[in-house]
Amino acid sequence: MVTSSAPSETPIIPLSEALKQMARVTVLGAGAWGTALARLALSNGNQVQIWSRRGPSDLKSAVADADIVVSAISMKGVSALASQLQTAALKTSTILVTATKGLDPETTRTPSKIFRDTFPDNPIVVLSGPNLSKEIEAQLPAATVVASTDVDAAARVQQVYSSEMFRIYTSPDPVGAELGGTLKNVIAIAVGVCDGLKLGSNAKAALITRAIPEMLRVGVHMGAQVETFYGLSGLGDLLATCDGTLSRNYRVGYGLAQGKKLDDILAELGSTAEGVNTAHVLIDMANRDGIPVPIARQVHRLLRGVITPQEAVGNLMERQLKPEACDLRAKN
Ligand SMILES: NC(=O)c1ccc[n+]([C@@H]2O[C@H](COP(=O)([O-])OP(=O)(O)OC[C@H]3O[C@@H](n4cnc5c(N)ncnc54)[C@H](OP(=O)(O)O)[C@@H]3O)[C@@H](O)[C@H]2O)c1
Ligand SMILES: O=P(O)(O)OC[C@H](O)CO
Repeated sequence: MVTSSAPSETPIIPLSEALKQMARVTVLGAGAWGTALARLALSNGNQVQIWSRRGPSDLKSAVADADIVVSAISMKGVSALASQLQTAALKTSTILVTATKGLDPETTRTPSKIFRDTFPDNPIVVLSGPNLSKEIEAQLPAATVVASTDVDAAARVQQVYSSEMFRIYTSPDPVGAELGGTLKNVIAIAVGVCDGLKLGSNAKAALITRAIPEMLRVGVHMGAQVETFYGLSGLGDLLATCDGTLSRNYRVGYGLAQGKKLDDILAELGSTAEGVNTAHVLIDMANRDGIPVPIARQVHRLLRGVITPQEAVGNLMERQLKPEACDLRAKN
């Protein structure tokens, strides 16, 4: 059954009623996630088309009649895509959903900020959560978050995408939702290294747990709400992505621990591992604004080939001793 958002006083919408509210959805990007998001919308009875820069349809006609446009391309293309969409004269009623997990290398903006700056009058919604596309494509149950300052837009996307296999929660914190999904990619690289070096369950638990205050510090700095990081788009995605080989970011770290070269690992993956770019952008921001990000800093140095995986572990273990309490304004 497809239901509306959660409060107990909110009535459940019967499936027959929900079917009357189907949407015209255009998904931008025909990669792993774009394809999965197109299938999910299609299987709910929506009218769906998928646009890719390599495909036959032009962007303007692909988005012309859309109620909802879902951007699911790699971070490196988001800024240019936003400009292209601007010339495509998107209707102001069209809801723009971003499902990309990354930071813009030029401006450090999140995708939702890029779309917000380019389309000030359109509703912008972030879709983010523990959503490994291979499991979604295998129709295994999953949950996610649609976050927006526009409550109605989030509820509309929730209604369009919710199914027996894809449970969707709304949130009022788009920046927090997308930062959870973005920052965990860097941590997944670190956890891949940890497993690749066979450092054990204690080390992995310590790494994932210590990642949380690090993600919180960046999130608070960028205007996110703390509690969002303890939900599906934060802790949930961190756990899913650090769990093993379905994550491409984890596989980057695992490969580095085996002594493989970064370029070779990325070539072998053949698809996007956003944590690599995110680590660079994050460290630029952390250096500029004085944000302590010890785990990301070691990942960044490892990706640049400045240190070995073993040195990264040593550098984290031998840091100055301190209390555990998470101070969001900590200096180290
Ligand atoms: N896969 C997942 O499990 C998953 C789940 C949640 C979120 N995400 C996020 O979704 C985003 C896409 O991931 P993915 O797994 O779909 O990656 P992918 O399989 O590597 O596909 C990337 C897509 O982005 C497109 N693209 C890349 N650069 C572009 C540009 N400059 N202009 C237009 N399109 C461009 C690619 O087009 P071409 O094919 O033409 O290169 C392709 O359609 C990432 O931010 C990822 O973190 C992924
Ligand atoms: O394969 P990854 O590491 O890009 O992770 C995919 C999704 O972000 C998991 O939610």
